[in-house]
Amino acid sequence: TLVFHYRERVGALCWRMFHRRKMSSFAQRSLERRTHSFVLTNSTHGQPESVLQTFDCYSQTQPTCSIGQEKGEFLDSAVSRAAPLQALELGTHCGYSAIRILRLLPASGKLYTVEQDPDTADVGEEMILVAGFKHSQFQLLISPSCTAIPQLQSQFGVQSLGLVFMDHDVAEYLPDLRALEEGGLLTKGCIIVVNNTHLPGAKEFLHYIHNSSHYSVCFQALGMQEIRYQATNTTEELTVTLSNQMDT
Ligand SMILES: C[S@@+](CC[C@H](N)C(=O)[O-])C[C@H]1O[C@@H](n2cnc3c(N)ncnc32)[C@H](O)[C@@H]1O
Repeated sequence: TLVFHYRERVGALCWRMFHRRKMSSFAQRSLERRTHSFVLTNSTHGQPESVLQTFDCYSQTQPTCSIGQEKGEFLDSAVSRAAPLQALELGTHCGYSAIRILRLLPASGKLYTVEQDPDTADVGEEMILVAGFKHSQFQLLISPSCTAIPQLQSQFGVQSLGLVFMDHDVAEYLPDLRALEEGGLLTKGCIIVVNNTHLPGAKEFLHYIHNSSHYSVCFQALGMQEIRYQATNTTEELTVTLSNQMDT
């Protein structure tokens, strides 16, 4: 009887845990679907500003994961300064920040945006298309960032990034930055915008940035930081230094 009771209790516990996890992922999914249908119904399609305003209007009364208008303006100024031909976003979600970035890219610019959840990625992609952007202007990669970063080079031929926006899992910020460095994807002057740097999980990332001569923090506000990559000792710089030394 004791074994039977034990089994029953363990079984019930497992079922409760499974059910709770299923319900929370269902709630999250329906949150994205609700955002999707509100924006789809209330925005003027093909107009990025209208789509962004509709997102902002929705987030005044409903919970969303988008960075929103205030942080969005912080991101805007970084994108305008960087004017990147190739930009990377980690954490697409419903496409809000991707739309913000896309509307400020140079005419031949391209955004690579990464989302690990396939359902969320579907919503994000549709929102970006609704805002009027074409697949020639953006590439959505549906995979975890650690898989997507190596694919940028191997599958999409990306050589260098002018802008990186990190708004995914803070625990992945540092490993992903190291992967971008190791892949040689950060160009000198590349701007890295990072959200949620006030969270405890971002501590190691910030420690790395502050202790590396390759990075300088240009601006910080609202739990965001704009960081500039200033690689030193590249072959190009060494050549310039050596030729200067030979001249003197
Ligand atoms: C805060 S939301 C991004 C919001 C979006 N940048 C915006 O402002 O519209 C974070 C998103 O990152 C995704 N995510 C979390 N960790 C990830 C990872 N390691 N790789 C790819 N996507 C990830 C989540 O599924 C979620 O959709």
